[in-house]
Amino acid sequence: MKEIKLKAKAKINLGLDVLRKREDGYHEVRMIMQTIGLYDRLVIRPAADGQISIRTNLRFLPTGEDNLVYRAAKLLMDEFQIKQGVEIELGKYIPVAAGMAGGSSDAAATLVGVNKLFELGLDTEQLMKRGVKIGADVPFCVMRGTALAEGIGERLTPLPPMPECHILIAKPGIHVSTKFVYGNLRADELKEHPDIDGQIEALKRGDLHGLARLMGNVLETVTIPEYPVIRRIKEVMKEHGALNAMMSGSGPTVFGLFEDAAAAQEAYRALDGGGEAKQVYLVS
Ligand SMILES: C[C@](O)(CO)[C@H](O)COP(=O)(O)OP(=O)(O)OC[C@H]1O[C@@H](n2ccc(N)nc2=O)[C@H](O)[C@@H]1O
Ligand SMILES: Nc1ncnc2c1ncn2[C@@H]1O[C@H](COP(=O)(O)OP(=O)(O)OP(=O)(O)O)[C@@H](O)[C@H]1O
Repeated sequence: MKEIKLKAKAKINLGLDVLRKREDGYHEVRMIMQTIGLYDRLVIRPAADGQISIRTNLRFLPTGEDNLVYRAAKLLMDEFQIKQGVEIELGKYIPVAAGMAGGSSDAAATLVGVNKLFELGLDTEQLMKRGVKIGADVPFCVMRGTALAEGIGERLTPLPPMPECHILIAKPGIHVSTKFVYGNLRADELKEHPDIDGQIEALKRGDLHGLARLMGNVLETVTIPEYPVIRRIKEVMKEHGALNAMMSGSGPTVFGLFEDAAAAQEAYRALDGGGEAKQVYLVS
């Protein structure tokens, strides 16, 4: 039987600025997005029963309409009136509700996989257009790589790849709702804005230090006061030689950039099992 296997990769935001709140409640952003080597695995097969069924290794995840994978499959199957069903195995390894676009990336992989399985003939851009109906991060998760994201995050411009480095990821044992964070942001009272244009210039020069120095995320103003553990994890990473460390997306995951592999390993050991961070990964 035909089956499609996919990797759904996580993202970090190297820079995240919010310009204003729109009338519909969404926020206009300017962000530098980066795909990282941490991923979920999906296997998609046709099913005879006409249903969309999802199985996953994480027991607490919904497997019906509340799973973004379900919504992505349904979107294409409704549009193309596919009478056959699909069976999707979701191997979840990206931390959930972490600011790493785990659900969005699963949805993006599902769009790609269903398009392939049923030979719908949609190109990347057409998949990205459909993706934004599921979530603001989904178009980037279809595109992947390094990109400037504008609009609500769906207007994407590819950027030169980030210079090779070691990325330490640490998520404290708390879940943060993206809606809560944006809902409590005072976009018009922000005192500092990250230099996104400076980061773009650093990427063009292949300048890892310059890129790291300009890292900034305005959503930290909401999430860190609520969860001070985020600041402590950032400090541990910097004490262990991170060029810089910051919260990704709406949090609570913190990432640190390291040039030196040994320093990254040491920071990993300091955080893993240290009590503050519950899930720690070292990727590139
Ligand atoms: C924080 C980031 O992950 C950074 O990449 C994204 O901006 C959020 O992307 P996402 O999780 O795919 O967002 P969605 O699922 O579309 O929206 C979740 C909630 O976040 C808020 N939201 C999201 C994106 C945006 N540009 N402005 C917003 O205000 C909205 O209240 C929305 O109800
Ligand atoms: N496939 C999925 N994987 C993870 N969570 C999912 C999925 N589908 C639906 N959800 C629900 O969405 C919520 C947020 O999940 P997700 O892990 O995508 O957040 P996130 O990493 O903060 O995303 P973002 O960075 O895009 O804001 C969870 O509480 C979960 O119940």
